Amino acid sequence: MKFESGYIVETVFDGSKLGIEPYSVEGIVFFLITLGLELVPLHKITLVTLKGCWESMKKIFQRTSSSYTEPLLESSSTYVAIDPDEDVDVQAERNRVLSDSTDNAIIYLRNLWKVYHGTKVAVRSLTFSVQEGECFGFLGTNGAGKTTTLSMLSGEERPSDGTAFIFGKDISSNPKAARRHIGYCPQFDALLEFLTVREHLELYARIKGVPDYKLEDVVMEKIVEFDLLKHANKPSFSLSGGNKRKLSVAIAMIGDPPIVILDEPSTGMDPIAKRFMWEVISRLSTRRGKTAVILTTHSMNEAQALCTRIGIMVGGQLRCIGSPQHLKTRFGNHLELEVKPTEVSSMDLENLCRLIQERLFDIPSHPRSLLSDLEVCIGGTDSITSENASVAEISLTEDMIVIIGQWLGNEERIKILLSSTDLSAGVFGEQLSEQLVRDGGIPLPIFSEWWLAKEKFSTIEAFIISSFPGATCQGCNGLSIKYQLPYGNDLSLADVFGHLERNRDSLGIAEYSISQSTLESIFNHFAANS
Ligand SMILES: Nc1ncnc2c1ncn2[C@@H]1O[C@H](COP(=O)(O)OP(=O)(O)OP(=O)(O)O)[C@@H](O)[C@H]1O
Repeated sequence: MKFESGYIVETVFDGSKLGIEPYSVEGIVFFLITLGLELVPLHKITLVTLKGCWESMKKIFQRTSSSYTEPLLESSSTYVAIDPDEDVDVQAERNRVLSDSTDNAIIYLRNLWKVYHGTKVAVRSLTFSVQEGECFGFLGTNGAGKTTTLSMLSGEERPSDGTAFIFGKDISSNPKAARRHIGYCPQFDALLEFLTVREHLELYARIKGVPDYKLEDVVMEKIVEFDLLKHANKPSFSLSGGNKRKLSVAIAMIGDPPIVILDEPSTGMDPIAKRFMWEVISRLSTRRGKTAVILTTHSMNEAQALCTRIGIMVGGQLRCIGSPQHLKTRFGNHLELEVKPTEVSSMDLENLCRLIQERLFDIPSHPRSLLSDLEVCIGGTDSITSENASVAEISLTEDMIVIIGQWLGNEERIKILLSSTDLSAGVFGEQLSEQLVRDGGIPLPIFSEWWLAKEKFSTIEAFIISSFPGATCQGCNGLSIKYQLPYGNDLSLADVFGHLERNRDSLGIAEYSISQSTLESIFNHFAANS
């Protein structure tokens, strides 16, 4: 390289003597500097960051020079024995996988661990297998370790201990061979913003080795399959969140890999797009019957609709495993009962409004504050009598509502309405208390309708609690109320149906449904006990 400043200075480096073109050396040096600046902005370069870079480079060199099969434990004391209280199904799956008696399985995870920074255990001795044609629902609470596990399977992360096999190829010792069989849709769309939908699919089809003569057909097939024809030539930054997700799943499926890993594929999709995506996934696993799908989702409906087997992770550990029906039968120790009472009749409503109105106008017996409230509500009490005040015009303040509660013999119900923290207040109750705070009053007919509806719910509740000991209220939406009933030897489904049918008319029940525990309540059970 020559350097001139008035004089011609000697050549500092003459690479041509070594057979290296000077410009190529310059190119490499500037490329490395650019890369470094891209990764670490100038203002962040300090002695500490330079030391960090050096340490990382040393680690990379050490890793590449050592065999992949070497144990990767930073400290073997981190990897303690598995949980002695492990669930029996999880244990049976572990024994089956470790004893190599897993027929047709194309993915095996064996004692897979991931520990970040030597202390943060993200995945703990995970062992399970997935078969051909199976859609495995990999569920779990936030931070349970699902994404970390999938990242290890797809080769993005290295296991800290244990390993997984994909078509017999070890992901630790032979990551490339293992990865060849996988289509992976990550949790966050990894799209290039200025490439179009079509260009993305072409790019990934080429990366996956689709031959040139098939390229166009393969790309078009995915565009049509995912209903992306209208958006085929749009750059990815201009796509909606749902369409970006569709493109990410389409990329994972391009080239028809035998294993498809989908990390929350339907996040951000509207219900129609979601159904559409379910169809595609279901066709892939159950109908084509050859592809193994691992699916993570926070939607229990999605898991119920698509998965043939489900594993629930909590705190890096698998807490249960089995078909949705098996999990419901094993962990669903209750029935879900939803009851909808008949509507409040207009005659009952009219009668109650009139009763309250008459008592309100029985002025001499009211305390002073209530009188002034009434004046505010209906514009002065002197000229208005109970006969000429319109029911709809009367707006009840908080104090009036408290007194009406006393008249009607249920102060507790009013307390719940005013605090609106109780589940049994329901959505309607919450709306009323919001209206009270916002407008300073509730119209008499609305209050009366709420009161009568609550009467109906109370009658039903008293009946349920006395008929099914241990029943618990799960919430009320104003139209219906849900209960969990303990389910066991002394209470069968037939008993519950029989009892409700016999008392249905006298209780004023319009509709009711009884079902086994939902997947959601089972998931909540594991999440709550984490
Ligand atoms: N690079 C990292 N460094 C340190 N800790 C990490 C790293 N990545 C993940 N973790 C931690 O590992 C645990 C598992 O995270 P992971 O993302 O796998 O959970 P998840 O089950 O996929 O959660 P979510 O449902 O929220 O996506 C979390 O406690 C997380 O904070």
